[in-house]
Amino acid sequence: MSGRYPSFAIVAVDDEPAWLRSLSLVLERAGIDHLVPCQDARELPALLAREDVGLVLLDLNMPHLSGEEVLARVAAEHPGVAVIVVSGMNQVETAVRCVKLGAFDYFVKTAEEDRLVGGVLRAVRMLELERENRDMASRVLSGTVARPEAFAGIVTRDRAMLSIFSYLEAVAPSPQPLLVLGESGVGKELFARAAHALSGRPGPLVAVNAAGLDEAMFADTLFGHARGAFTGADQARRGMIEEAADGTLFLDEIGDLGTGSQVKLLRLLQEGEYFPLGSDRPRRLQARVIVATHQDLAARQAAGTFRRDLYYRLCTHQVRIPPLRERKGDLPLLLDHFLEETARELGKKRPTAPRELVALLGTYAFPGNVRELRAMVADAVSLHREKVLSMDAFVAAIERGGGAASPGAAPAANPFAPVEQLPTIHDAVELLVQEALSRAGGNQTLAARLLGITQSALSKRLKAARG
Ligand SMILES: Nc1ncnc2c1ncn2[C@@H]1O[C@H](COP(=O)(O)OP(=O)(O)OP(=O)(O)O)[C@@H](O)[C@H]1O
Repeated sequence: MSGRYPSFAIVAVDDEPAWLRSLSLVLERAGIDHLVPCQDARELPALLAREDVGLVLLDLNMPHLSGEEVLARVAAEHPGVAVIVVSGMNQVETAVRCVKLGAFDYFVKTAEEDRLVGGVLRAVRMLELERENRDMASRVLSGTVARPEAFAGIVTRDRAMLSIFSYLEAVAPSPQPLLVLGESGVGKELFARAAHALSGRPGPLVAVNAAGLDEAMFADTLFGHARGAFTGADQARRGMIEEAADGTLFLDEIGDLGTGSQVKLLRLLQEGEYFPLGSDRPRRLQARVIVATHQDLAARQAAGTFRRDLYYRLCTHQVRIPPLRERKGDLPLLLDHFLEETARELGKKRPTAPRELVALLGTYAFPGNVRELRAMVADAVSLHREKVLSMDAFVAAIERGGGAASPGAAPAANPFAPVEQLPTIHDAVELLVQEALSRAGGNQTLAARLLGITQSALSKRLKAARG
């Protein structure tokens, strides 16, 4: 990746070199440095054929060719290229005619620069979204991930997770922030690292946990300070933003930011600039920002505890990592992965998991998600002596986890539908209990969980059946 923004070229067609130079400077200040000047409109067709152009900024009064002619031709021959007319003429009829010919927007040269920059940024954003959509649709349709190695650390075969891989690949090169949502322990940091790896940015990923940072610490951590900025600041300190130059700044637990820090972050994202404490020389934000939170940001902004403008700034690209209880199909893979990993770390032989262990885990809601599963496995493997792993550590951990049992999902189809002669209720219950006990390998705690009843209820039932 060249690192220029946007990833596509913006061609500015104007016969006045001074105007082209000043436009280039104004846009550069707004972070746009992929501008191709074109002083002769007759060269535009060749440029459009040669380069990946997304946007044309077009003057109307030029020698050789009229701007309106050029506009009509670009609209007809390159429907994917947006055209913004930047003209010296402040005439409503001309503007209306241009929009009818297919112009995306119309600006008067002498009017405020900010409006033109805003219009260009809007068009860039729209074009980026169009490209992302196209890219994503083709990836999802082909069901492929072009660079699976970026996701090597994420163990899953879940469809929702795999479609997040496709989405992340599509948005990874974007300079806009990425918001990663999901409960604690679902693997948000792993996704942030994958997005960084896919971004092609040569710099590092620098992670900052925002939880517990008050406003002053937040500013000092991110922006750094100049020597003598405050009592005790006898050395200048580089902020994490600078450490992450040309790479990614990963801000975790963003939902915990106080209002003052929220304002600071918003300003940083809006202006792309910041001041180290005690310094009056602005620095440019040269890192891509990825933020994560386990909190429901949409609800928090609706409740007024998270700034709405910051929320909208952050949520252009967002992913929600599903909790483990919504992807129980991943349990066998993750169990295998963590057994292998922990055994290696402890220098032990990898234990065999009892067959009914996955069924037991499937009855649990995992409020701590993958992190909780990982800890359970680590505990069980460190206690483990025999060849087959004992279920006791898991049963105890699940009980400690608040018995957040979630009985197995109801069968999709009625299992009695194909049966001609129905069993009596008594026989059906008896059969169900026997089946649960057999699936649980005789473990009553697990069998009770599979049946959605307490262990004492199951034990009473078994005693009654025997007596
Ligand atoms: N799909 C997965 N495959 C392998 N390991 C995983 C997976 N998901 C999570 N983990 C592991 O689980 C632990 C928790 O993951 P991570 O720190 O990324 O979660 P998080 O969502 O960022 O949590 P928090 O909100 O508490 O910061 C890490 O050790 C991580 O390596």
